Amino acid sequence: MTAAVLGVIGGSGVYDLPGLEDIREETIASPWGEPSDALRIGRIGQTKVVFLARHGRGHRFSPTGINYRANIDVLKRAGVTDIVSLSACGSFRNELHPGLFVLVDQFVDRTFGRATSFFGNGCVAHVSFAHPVGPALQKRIAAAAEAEGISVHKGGTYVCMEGPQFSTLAESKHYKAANFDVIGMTNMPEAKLAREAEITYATIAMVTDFDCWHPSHDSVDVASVVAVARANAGRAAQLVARVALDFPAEREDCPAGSHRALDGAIMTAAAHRDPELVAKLDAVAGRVLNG
Ligand SMILES: CSC[C@H]1O[C@H](OP(=O)(O)O)[C@H](O)[C@@H]1O
Ligand SMILES: Nc1ncnc2[nH]cnc12
Repeated sequence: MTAAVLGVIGGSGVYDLPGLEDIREETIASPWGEPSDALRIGRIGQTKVVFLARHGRGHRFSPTGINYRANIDVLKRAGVTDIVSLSACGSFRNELHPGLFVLVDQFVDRTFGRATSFFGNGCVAHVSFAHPVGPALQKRIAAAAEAEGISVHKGGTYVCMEGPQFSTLAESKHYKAANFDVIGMTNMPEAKLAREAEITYATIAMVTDFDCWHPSHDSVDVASVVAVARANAGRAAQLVARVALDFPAEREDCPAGSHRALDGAIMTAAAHRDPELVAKLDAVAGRVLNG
C-alpha cells in the first residue's frame, strides 16, 4: 500500500495555503536543480498535504523560468501521490466567466522554451498521456466543490502558451476558433512531468479574464488577473481543504494509469543506460529502475 499524500501547487496570487496545520518547511535538494521554493508540509484533517508556490514566494519565477522538473522531483521526494494545481487562466467562452473554477481535462502544449521530460538520451521513455488529468482526482474535486457550494465547470481544454507576454488578438481568436476553453502559461510541462513521475495531476483553472478576444471586455492585464486571483484565493483554499478532508488514506489507482505510468515505458536497454541520468531519476523512476 502507498499512503496518499496530496500536493498543492499554488499559482499566481496563491503563495500559501490557509487551513494547512502543523506546518514545517522543508528544503529538499533535487538533482534537477532549484525548485521554486521550500515545501510547506502539514496536514488538513488526517491527510498529509504538501504545498509549493509555483512562482516562489514574492513571485520570483516567470512561467519560462520555473524549474518544473525540480518542482515535480521534490514533490515526489516528499511522497506526493496526487497534485492539485491552482492556476489562473484566461477564458475563450462567455459562460466561463471570471471567478469561475474550471476543472479542465485536456491540455494543448504551445510552449517551446522549457525542459519537458525527465528522460532523454541514455534513458529514453515514452509515457501514455491521452488523458493527462486523473479522472478520480477530478471527481473528488468536483464532489468537494458541490459539498462546499462552490460552482465549477467540469471539463475543458487548457492551452498553455509560452508567454510571458499575453496573446495577440489573432492568437486569441485562433485559440477560440480551435475550441480551446482556457489559456495559461504554466500547466505544461508541469502535467507531463507529473505523469512521468507517476503522480496523478488535476487542475483547478481559475478564470481571471477573457484574454483579448471579447468585444465587450478589456484586454487582459496583470492588474486584473491579480485582483481576481486574490479574490478567488479563499475559495480555492476552501475547496482544497474539502478535497483533503475527504481524501483516502491509501493511494487510489488512477483510471488514466498515472500511478503506473512508467510500466513498460522505458525503451533503453539496461546495459545501455547512462548511469548519471539513471542516478538523477532515483525519485521519479525509482519504482521501475530499482524495483
Ligand atoms: C499573472 S498573469 C499570468 C500568469 O498567471 C498564470 O499563472 P499560474 O498558472 O501560475 O496561476 C499564468 O499561467 C501566468 O503564469
Ligand atoms: N489571458 C491569459 N493568458 C495567459 N495566461 C493567463 N493567466 C491568466 N490569464 C491569462
